[in-house]
Amino acid sequence: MSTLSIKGVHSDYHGLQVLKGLDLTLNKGEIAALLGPSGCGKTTLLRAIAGLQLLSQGEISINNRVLSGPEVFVPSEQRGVGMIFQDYALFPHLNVADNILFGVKSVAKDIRKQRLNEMLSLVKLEGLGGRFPHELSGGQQQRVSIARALAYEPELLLLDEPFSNIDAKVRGEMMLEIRTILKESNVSAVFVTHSKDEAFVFADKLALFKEGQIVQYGTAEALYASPIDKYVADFLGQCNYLPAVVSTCSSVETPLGMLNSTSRLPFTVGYQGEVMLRPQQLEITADEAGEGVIIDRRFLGSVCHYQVKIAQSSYQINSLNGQFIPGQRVSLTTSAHSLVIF
Ligand SMILES: Nc1ncnc2c1ncn2[C@@H]1O[C@H](COP(=O)(O)OP(=O)(O)OP(=O)(O)O)[C@@H](O)[C@H]1O
Repeated sequence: MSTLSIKGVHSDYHGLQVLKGLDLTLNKGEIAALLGPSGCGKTTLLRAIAGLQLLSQGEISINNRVLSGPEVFVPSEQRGVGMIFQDYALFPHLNVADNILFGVKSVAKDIRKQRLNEMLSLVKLEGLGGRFPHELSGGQQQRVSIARALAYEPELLLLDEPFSNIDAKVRGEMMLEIRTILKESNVSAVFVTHSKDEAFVFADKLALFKEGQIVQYGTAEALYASPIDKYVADFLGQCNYLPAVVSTCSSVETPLGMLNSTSRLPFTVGYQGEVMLRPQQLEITADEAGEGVIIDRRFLGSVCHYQVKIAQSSYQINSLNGQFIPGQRVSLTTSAHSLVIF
C-alpha cells in the first residue's frame, strides 16, 4: 500500500514556479531521497508534504487521505507527519525525556512512560533521559530528534538534510544506525539531500530533481544502471561516452569495436548516438600493439583509476589491477552487458 502519493504537484513563490508537475509514490516502510543540486525544489516539496507550502496544482495524499489538493489544505499539525531538521531543533530548556515526549499529549501517563522507554531503547540512549541537549554529543542530539519524531507515531517522517552537520567520520555510521531505526519501526520517510552518496546509503528509492521536476524516480541500482539521460547518468557517477552506431538490435559499433548488449536496444539499425560506460565497465589488457596508452594512474585504495588515451579521446577506468604504468600500451574491452545508449 502506498503511504505517500504525490500527483501532478505544482507550487510557486509569489508567481515564480518552483515545482513543475511532480509525481511520486512511496510504499509503507520505504525511504525515498529527494536528490538534486541546490535550488532545484527539494525542500519546497518537503515543505509541501509537511503542510508548510501551498500547491498551485496537484494533490498530496498520505494513506489515501488528501492533505493538499484543489480546495483541500489540512494544517501541518493534523497531517500525522514528523519532521527532523538539519539543526535537530531540540528544546534547550527541556531534558531528553521531555523533548522526546513533547508531541505525545493526551495519552495516559503509563503509556507516555512506556513510549519514552521504547524510544530511548530504540535510539540507544537508555539512562540519558534526564540530560539536557547541551550535555549530549551532536550524534546523540540527532538521535533525540529522531526519537521525538517517532514518539508521536507519525505516518510519515520527513528529514531535511539530517546529516549535513555531522562530522564526515561518523556520518556513514550514523546514517546506517538511523536507517535501521526507521526500518525497525516500519516508518516511511522522505529525506532531502544533495549528496548521491548519502542517498545511496540511506534511501530505498531516489527521486532525482532538475529545475523543479523529477527527472527519474526508482531504486539507486535502476538509476545508476539505466539512467534515462546524461543528466541522471552524470549525477550518479563518472561516465565515459563513446560514439556508437547501432548495428543490430543488440550490438553497436564503437571506437573500441563491436559491443554486444544483453538486452534489446530500443533504437533502429543505423541510429547514431553515444554508448555510456562506467569506469569499472571498461577492462584494460596489456597489449604492445594496442591503440591505447595509459596517461595517468591514481591509486584510490580499493581500485586504481587510470586515464587511457585512444586517438583523440581519453577514457576513465577503475580497475582492481594496479599493475599498469603511465606510457604503457594497452587495449580496452567491455564484457557484454545491458548497454545504455543516448
Ligand atoms: N521563501 C522563498 N521565497 C522565494 N523563493 C524561494 C523561497 N524559498 C525558496 N525559494 C526558491 O525556490 C527554489 C527552490 O528552493 P528549494 O529550497 O526548494 O531548493 P532545494 O533544492 O531544497 O535547494 P538546497 O539544496 O539549496 O536547499 C530556489 O530557486 C529558491 O531560491
